Amino acid sequence: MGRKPLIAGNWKMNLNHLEAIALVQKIAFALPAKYFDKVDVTVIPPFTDIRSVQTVVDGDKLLVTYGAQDLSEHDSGAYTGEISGAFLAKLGCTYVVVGHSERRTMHAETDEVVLAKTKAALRHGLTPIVCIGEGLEVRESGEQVAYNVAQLKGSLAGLSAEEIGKVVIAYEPVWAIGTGRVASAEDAQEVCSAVRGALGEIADKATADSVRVLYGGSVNAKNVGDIVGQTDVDGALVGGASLKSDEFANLSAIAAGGPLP
Ligand SMILES: O=C[C@H](O)COP(=O)(O)O
Repeated sequence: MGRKPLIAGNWKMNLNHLEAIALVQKIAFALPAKYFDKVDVTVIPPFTDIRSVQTVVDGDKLLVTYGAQDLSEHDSGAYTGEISGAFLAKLGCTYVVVGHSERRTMHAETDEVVLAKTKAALRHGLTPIVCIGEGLEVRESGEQVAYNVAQLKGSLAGLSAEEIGKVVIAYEPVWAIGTGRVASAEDAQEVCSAVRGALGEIADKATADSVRVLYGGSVNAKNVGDIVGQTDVDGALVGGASLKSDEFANLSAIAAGGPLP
């Protein structure tokens, strides 16, 4: 199938622009160029860091890409505090996270909002990383597959197969985020495989086979190997461990096939 793994470091609301420059430089220094043939590595800093990250990446010709944690569903106008996908594209962003569970819960983002933001990202040539994931109650009821498939379908409703081919999906069980309680590799595979099956229904099999489906939730250098070793898991959306340069570089290397020496 030839899906290249993607390791995305979501910094959340951490690091000012000076700290961001230092972290990107350390990651790039720790991860030799040869690994980038086998893994895509991206950092997702706060909006206020993006211009600084761009300057370092461009100036030092780094192979790390970067993106944003959110965008507006609108392109411009009277939307105080919002950030347009057009601005992110102009800053050289490759990815934008859409519908992270922290935004779904703390900012009441519904599947409709996530869909509108996904469309906005695609309009501006950004790759949306569309997040889905069940809470603990759903997991304990055993309904996680149905829940995630429904959230996926709601968040991508009406998109063409061509558009679906341009997204990345991140399965992030809410109970595993920032808790140190990682899903088992089998749990990750179960939902990621169901996601791929659903993509096949709403687009087509070739598209579904090409879309990268990531796992997120307490990923670190110790557990990433098992997780990305699963057939339908094509990388990870990493929170806490992405703030540590050596750990993030090492887990990226492991996703590329083996740890750093
Ligand atoms: O976007 C990243 C996820 O929310 C995972 O965060 P975490 O690795 O700190 O659990």
